Amino acid sequence: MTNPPNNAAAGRASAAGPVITCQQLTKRFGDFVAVNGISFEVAAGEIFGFLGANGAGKTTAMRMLCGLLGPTEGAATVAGCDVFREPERIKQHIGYMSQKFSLYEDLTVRENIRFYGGVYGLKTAAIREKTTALLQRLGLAAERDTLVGSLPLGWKQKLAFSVALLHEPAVIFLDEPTGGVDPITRRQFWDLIYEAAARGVTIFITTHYMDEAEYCDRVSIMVDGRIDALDTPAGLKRQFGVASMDEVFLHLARGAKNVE
Ligand SMILES: Nc1ncnc2c1ncn2[C@@H]1O[C@H](COP(=O)(O)OP(=O)(O)OP(=O)(O)O)[C@@H](O)[C@H]1O
Repeated sequence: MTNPPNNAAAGRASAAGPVITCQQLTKRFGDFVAVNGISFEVAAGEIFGFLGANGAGKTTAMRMLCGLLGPTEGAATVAGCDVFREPERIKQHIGYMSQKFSLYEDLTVRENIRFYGGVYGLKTAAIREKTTALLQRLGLAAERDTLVGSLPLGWKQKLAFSVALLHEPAVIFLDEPTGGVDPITRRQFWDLIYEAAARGVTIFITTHYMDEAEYCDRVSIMVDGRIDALDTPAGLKRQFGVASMDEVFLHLARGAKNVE
């Protein structure tokens, strides 16, 4: 597997324009400010890491960008859709996968793909074609009639990721997608991420694994609702004068107040 050069996303940005834009996006719950005026842009095909300690505000920000939670203030667009005015339209252009991914354990691999193809409104012929291609790409053809519940976790994660891309969304939001698997299995999952990014899919990923942070084109780090740092992994390490993303993260998270 080859890691794309960090300037690859910048090149794609100028060609296609940003796929996610966010200006002073804010979410308050009563008096508590969970997301406090965050601003950034993400390019088409960029792999954007969204890091922060527990309680920093990542999930809240991601829910706003997915059109699931109304922002309090600021502005944001995802795939050209306004998060305030067009939250329903956003859902047609995004994929979403979380640690508690949505595959049905008591359906087979093939049935899950067919089910989600139907949910996304794909035609029967397209579902059939995509199922064959997907099973082949994942090396799961022999397991097509196996219940998802009996697959190893790493396979479930790869399948959930591929299913979330069935409708060819512009952006995929990944909320800690690789929890609970070893670094080698995580690395295999990242092969799929790179393939999707190379096809132009924008990847927005939260993770607590610093090896994954290193794989991103750029990484933002949230502290108490704010984005305190945003750069390439190499740029962040340079900025903080440290050798690893672990140290960058610890440096920033140490000062946090809202750690859960
Ligand atoms: N509906 C809500 N009402 C009140 N407070 C909330 C609500 N949702 C989230 N919060 C608070 O907002 C803050 C940010 O939470 P959020 O879940 O976005 O953090 P996070 O960075 O995603 O953390 P984790 O890594 O644990 O998922 C937390 O203090 C949380 O308790």
